[in-house]
Amino acid sequence: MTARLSAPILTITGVTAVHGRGARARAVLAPTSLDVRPGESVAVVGRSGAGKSTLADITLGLRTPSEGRVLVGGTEWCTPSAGPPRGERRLVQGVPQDPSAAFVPRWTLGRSIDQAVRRLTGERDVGSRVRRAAELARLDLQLLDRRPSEVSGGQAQRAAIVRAVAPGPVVLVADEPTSALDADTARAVSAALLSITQELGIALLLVTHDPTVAEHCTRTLTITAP
Ligand SMILES: Nc1ncnc2c1ncn2[C@@H]1O[C@H](COP(=O)(O)OP(=O)(O)OP(=O)(O)O)[C@@H](O)[C@H]1O
Repeated sequence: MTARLSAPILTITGVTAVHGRGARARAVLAPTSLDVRPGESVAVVGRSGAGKSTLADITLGLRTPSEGRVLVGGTEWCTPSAGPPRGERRLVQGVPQDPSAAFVPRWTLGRSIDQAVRRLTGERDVGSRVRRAAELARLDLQLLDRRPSEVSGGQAQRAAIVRAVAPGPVVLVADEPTSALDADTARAVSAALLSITQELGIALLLVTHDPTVAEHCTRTLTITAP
């Protein structure tokens, strides 16, 4: 079955966002709708301040929309009155712009990843999840014994991908994950995200300013400021 024929794994319907209240309220995300099917990657593009990160945060369940709703796997994920269902956060995972945001500076990468994956899955032994995710992200397992300051930017970003993939999400949200990397490393890291998305049959929202990265996604969603 092709991706086009299967049911959407992520559905965003009429989502908007407003910052501030009362007289200071300001629309920061125009009504946005999107269906993403298993294996599909959507490049989210648009001018600075258009609302791309706001959409990423809503999809991650970090903030609720002002209107509309988000479904994950056909089940309500967030609405103006409710965030993600308890115990389901592993279903949508993020890859941040700055990978150091994903790790405790004085811990090894492996310790941060294990702890996050245990918390999200409720499992005690997460070794096989982490090894499989490292294989998918093409991260040498030995690097997991290092601290974030002891690896390159590209290696840290691959470790952040391991952290995001190991819990078993059905949606990945990557907000400018390659903007701090040189061109070759950026290409390799975005290629890893795209191949993982296809191989696992999950959905990817990839916020990017890089037209080359956007070109390699299944499609593009252009966000325009409200
Ligand atoms: N905490 C906040 N309080 C008030 N306004 C905010 C806040 N965070 C973001 N905004 C505003 O919301 C709008 C959308 O911001 P957002 O970060 O989603 O844009 P973006 O498209 O991701 O921009 P960029 O490409 O520069 O990262 C902007 O006008 C921004 O100034």
